[in-house]
Amino acid sequence: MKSHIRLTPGFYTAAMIGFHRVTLEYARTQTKALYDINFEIKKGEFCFLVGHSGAGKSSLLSLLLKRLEPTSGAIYFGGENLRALRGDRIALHRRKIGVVFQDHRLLKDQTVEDNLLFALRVLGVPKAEWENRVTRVLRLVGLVHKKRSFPEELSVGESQRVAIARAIIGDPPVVLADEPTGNLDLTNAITVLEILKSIHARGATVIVATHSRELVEAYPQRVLVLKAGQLVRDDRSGKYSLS
Ligand SMILES: Nc1ncnc2c1ncn2[C@@H]1O[C@H](COP(=O)(O)OP(=O)(O)OP(=O)(O)O)[C@@H](O)[C@H]1O
Repeated sequence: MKSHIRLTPGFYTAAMIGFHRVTLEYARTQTKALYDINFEIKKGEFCFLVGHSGAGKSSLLSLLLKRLEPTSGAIYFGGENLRALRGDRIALHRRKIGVVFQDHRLLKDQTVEDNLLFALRVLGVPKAEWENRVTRVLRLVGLVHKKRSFPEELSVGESQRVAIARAIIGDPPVVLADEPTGNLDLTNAITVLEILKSIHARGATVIVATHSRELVEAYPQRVLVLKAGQLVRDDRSGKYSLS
């Protein structure tokens, strides 16, 4: 008998994320940013996304967050086609993803603790859990003692660690980091990497877009290489190479 069940890519492989023939063209400028991108990332995988400036890394992450729609192709997240998500379901989707940017984007007029509480409020986490969650994430990034500091009283590295704490305070199954160490020296970059490693060790799926060879070499994991909008390598030996 013919089956009418249509399985999504990744159904059998426990893929958390799937790109299937994805292309992206920015309509206004007619810039083709991504061409025929295909890959899957399994639940709990750690993956670097590398490529020259303009290769399409940030565009790919924006597609995953459904800030952009692909021009063609399909993006799957936890087995769901993102194209089908509407209204509240888009917000729910975004709550499953913790995002860390190059610039920490903390609220300047609020303390570290208030920045974290703001995130918990937005996520709708019950108040009874707030204190525990704040302490837990600040411990993870080693900044419990900076709870009452304002962002301008922190070093760049510390600010980035608070941004990571904020990204994971809702226990998202997926963490995306776009150039998380771009503004940091190597020592601070490695500290940030160690935090991302511990988030990975706790079971999260982590994608890190980076230009940093040092970062990739310090934690040899799967490396996806974008070149002028094309996925030219999918290296599971953790080698950094841009071609
Ligand atoms: N909003 C936009 N409108 C039009 N074109 C865009 C837009 N954002 C990015 N692009 C173009 O899309 C291509 C991919 O850009 P993207 O920012 O994804 O690259 P990237 O790999 O993240 O680069 P970088 O490492 O410099 O951040 C580039 O040609 C860029 O100029």
